Amino acid sequence: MPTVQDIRQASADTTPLTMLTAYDAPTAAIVDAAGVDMILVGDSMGNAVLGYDSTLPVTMADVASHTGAVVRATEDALVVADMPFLSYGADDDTGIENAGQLVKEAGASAVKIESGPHTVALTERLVQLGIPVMAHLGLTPQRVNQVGGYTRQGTTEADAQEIKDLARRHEEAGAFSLVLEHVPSELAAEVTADLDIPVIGIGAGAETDGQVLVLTDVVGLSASPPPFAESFGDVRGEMEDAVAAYREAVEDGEFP
Ligand SMILES: Nc1nc(=O)c2c([nH]1)NC[C@@H]1CN(c3ccc(C(=O)N[C@@H](CCC(=O)O)C(=O)O)cc3)CN21
Ligand SMILES: CC(C)C(=O)C(=O)O
Ligand SMILES: [Mg+2]
Repeated sequence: MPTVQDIRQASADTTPLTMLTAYDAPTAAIVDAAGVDMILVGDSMGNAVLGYDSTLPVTMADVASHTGAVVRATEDALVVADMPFLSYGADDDTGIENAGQLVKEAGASAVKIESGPHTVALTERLVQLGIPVMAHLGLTPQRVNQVGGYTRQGTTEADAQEIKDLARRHEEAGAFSLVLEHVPSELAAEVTADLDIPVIGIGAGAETDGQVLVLTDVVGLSASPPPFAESFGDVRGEMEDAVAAYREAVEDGEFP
């Protein structure tokens, strides 16, 4: 049963940390039983299960409801709830209230926040209050309209330096770990070497302290997974076969 302090220590270990998303009880139970260290109730639920084409429409009510389902089905993994677009950042009191809802009411053990210069103080206050924070730099999908797409980040010297500075500032603010998304592996390796807290990569190469991916991408259920994702199964094919077999069995009079 890893705590945030166990995760914090793990950057010294040689075995990489594992994190996967889950959004509901049956899939959380599968991820938990497989021994994955952390479950992220990602705002990627917008794309992955709610039918939106981005994470922007995802609400606090969505994340709270799905976090409750995941927490109820999880025995061992650390459950981290992803704070949705505009639930934090405009003013810190609202961010604290919303993070509090995910921990106090939905039962998450920590929150993840898409980070920037505007989240350093919020991260520090949340940690002081007892809400562990996972920071998130590199590609931050909630800023898709500002960035102009889901392109790789940190590819210029100036952008790479900004990511390194912000990573350090969030470690100093008390974040227990950092997700680094869709950046060059050299930059991810430098940030990983620079920080004491574990860096969890997604599309960031092999030299981080751990890896995270979206569950529907990993099991082969997503319609259009990002280029850096890898599918380790064919759940879509399995479900198509099962549903077709059911329809045929009923139509042919073989079931019930
Ligand atoms: N199913 C799923 N998996 C994810 O990993 C994921 C989500 N959904 N939703 C939220 C974000 C969005 N992510 C994405 C989505 C697309 C690209 C992608 O296609 N990148 C291409 C093209 C970029 C562009 O021009 O817009 C690339 O080559 O970098 C990358 C990350 C990662 N996250
Ligand atoms: C891809 C991970 C890091 C995420 O933020 C999400 O699933 O929402
Ligand atoms: Mg997210």
